[in-house]
Amino acid sequence: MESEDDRDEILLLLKRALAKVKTQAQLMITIDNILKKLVNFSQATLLSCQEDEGTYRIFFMDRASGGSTGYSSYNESISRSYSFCDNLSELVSNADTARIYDIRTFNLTTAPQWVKLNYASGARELLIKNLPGPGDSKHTLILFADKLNSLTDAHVQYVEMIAVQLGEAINNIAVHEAALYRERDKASLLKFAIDLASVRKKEDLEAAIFNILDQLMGIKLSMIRLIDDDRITLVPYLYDKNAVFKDDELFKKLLAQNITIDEPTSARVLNSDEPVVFNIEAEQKNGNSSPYIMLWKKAGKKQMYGARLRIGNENIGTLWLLVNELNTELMRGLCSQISVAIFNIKANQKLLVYQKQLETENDLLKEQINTAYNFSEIIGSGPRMKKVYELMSRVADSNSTVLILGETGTGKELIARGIHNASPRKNKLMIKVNCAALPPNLIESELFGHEKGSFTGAFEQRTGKFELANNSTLFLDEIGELPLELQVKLLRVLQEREFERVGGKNTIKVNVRIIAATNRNLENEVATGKFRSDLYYRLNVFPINLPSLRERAEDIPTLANFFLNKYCGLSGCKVSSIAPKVLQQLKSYLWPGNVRELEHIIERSILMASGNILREVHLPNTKQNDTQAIPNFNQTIEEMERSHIINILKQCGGKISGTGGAAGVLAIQPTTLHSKMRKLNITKREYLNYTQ
Ligand SMILES: Nc1ncnc2c1ncn2[C@@H]1O[C@H](COP(=O)(O)OP(=O)(O)OP(=O)(O)O)[C@@H](O)[C@H]1O
Repeated sequence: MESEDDRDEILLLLKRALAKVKTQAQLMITIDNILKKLVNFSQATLLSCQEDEGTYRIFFMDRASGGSTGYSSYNESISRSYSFCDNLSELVSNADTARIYDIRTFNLTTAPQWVKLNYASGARELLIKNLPGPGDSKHTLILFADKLNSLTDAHVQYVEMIAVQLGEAINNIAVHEAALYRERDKASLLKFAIDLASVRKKEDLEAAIFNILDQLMGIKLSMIRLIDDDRITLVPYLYDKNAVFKDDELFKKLLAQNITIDEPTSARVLNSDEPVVFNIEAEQKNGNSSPYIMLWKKAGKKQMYGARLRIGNENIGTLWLLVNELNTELMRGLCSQISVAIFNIKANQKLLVYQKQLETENDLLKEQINTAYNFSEIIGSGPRMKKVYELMSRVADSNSTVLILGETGTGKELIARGIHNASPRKNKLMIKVNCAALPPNLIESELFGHEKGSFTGAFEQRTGKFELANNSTLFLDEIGELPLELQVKLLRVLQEREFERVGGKNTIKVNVRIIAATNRNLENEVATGKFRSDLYYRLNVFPINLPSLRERAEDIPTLANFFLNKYCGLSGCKVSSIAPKVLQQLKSYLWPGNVRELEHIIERSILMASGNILREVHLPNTKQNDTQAIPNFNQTIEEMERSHIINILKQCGGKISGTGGAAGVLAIQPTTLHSKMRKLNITKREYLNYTQ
């Protein structure tokens, strides 16, 4: 070493350089480049000691000086936390004044890994000095030399002379790093906010959490739970699918469980204005036996952060993060952004449901507009229809369930719409379900709706007709076709006015007026076990029997003229009246298809007509006295079976067996047919007469 002046100059240079240090790397370079000119060491190590915890970390180990940095275990040995072993704690506690030691002061077999590495790379002597500085953590400088007696009292003095500046440099590094972290957190939070602003779906939120929180900020989401509509249950919403404990049985169990807002650990978070830090060991010591504490312990974490998610003044859920250290301010920022994102996702989901509902209502409205003529007029002024009108006006104002009975085409839907339009619910759309038009497995979802994923093909949530008909009327057409298993569910809605969507847990309450219709004889259906008697009684509160057209033949001319005007108006034809002979013909026809059939026949006949009087109608080629084709509600099952067999026998020209025989058509054995004919007393005259 040169002259004293030189040394003073180096010391001054060193102090100035240390005053400018902002990073660990700069500190290492300064020590390596300048301190080495004063002290004869080969490698510098700086320990960061947490005395109260009895642990320390390696703040840095001078890579520039080579030595142990070449060893493969170097990285591992400097990144972990160590407990003080006997010798080192003694050395550190005596190092407020710089001291020199032989490296063998350490018991090298039990010494920490990094000391062993230094020994292996040639270190034989060390100088140790605790650096002054603020805060709980203390820093200790250790300079290693390759030969014994290389370090001298002069070196001890130099180290003493720069200890304060070294301590300040370390403090400056900490301040600088904290500022950098703050900047980084701010930038990440901003990026997170930008990403979250466009979040519309849960998957987007999941991606933003993964990309920013996890990748950029090193914060692992453990779980987000949301408070359910019942305001009590905390339902799992999002969790880290790659979490260390993802396969843990306890985690799977917890995931499957809905807990309530009173669960103590969650309640603490929900009731706290500030994010809550759970020190796992302390929690256990204090007797917190929550399964979550056990899970976090299993995950090897010392701390867990919980914070409530909130919109305005309302708690909406809890957020749980696994992170080594987290600034509360940052956590608050994350929580409010995640809360807003969840609010947006939910609002978006609601919008989609409303949109779907509007689309459905729009379709129904269009359908209603297309048949708008139905509402304006119900034709028929005979006594049978007058009775119907009287019943309609009696029941319209109430909320009573109405059961409309009548053959096909008698106008059951028209009457249902008439009741709805005369009721206080008329400003809302009447919703119709045709129970015969859908396969049994879809009717349930049609009536009650379903949750997304509740069955194969349920790609999105669907609102059922019961919900759509809330505060309106639900017209259940062809109720007699409803499968038995759904009859039970319908009964429950009729009794309790509440139901659940398919695959859903929430009970939905509705205010729906029911009008049901059927062309079946429900009493017979009940007797044969095809229709539940309890449902029948629920529906049969206010029955309206619609007369068949043949029972009100007096209305046929008015109806015929009504349809003539309607279709002539539509097609622009010139026919303006119907010949009396035709009206007579129409009156004596039996109309198995009732008004619908009459409507179709008039429509067809107008197209074929010439001149302005309708002189001919094309009625189906059946004999007018053939009553077999018309269902008769007063028939017993036996009578119906008898008429059916006679009809088939007529169609088969009386042939019983062989090709084209009645037994083949009825899919029974000829012997069975013979015995049935005997039992039902069917004579040849009845079916052979017809064909002659
Ligand atoms: N009294 C009536 N006045 C005018 N049109 C009628 C009348 N009754 C029925 N119609 C017409 O007949 C057609 C069939 O009526 P609707 O669909 O209401 O019968 P329905 O009894 O419900 O039939 P289904 O049992 O086959 O469902 C419709 O076009 C309807 O407008």
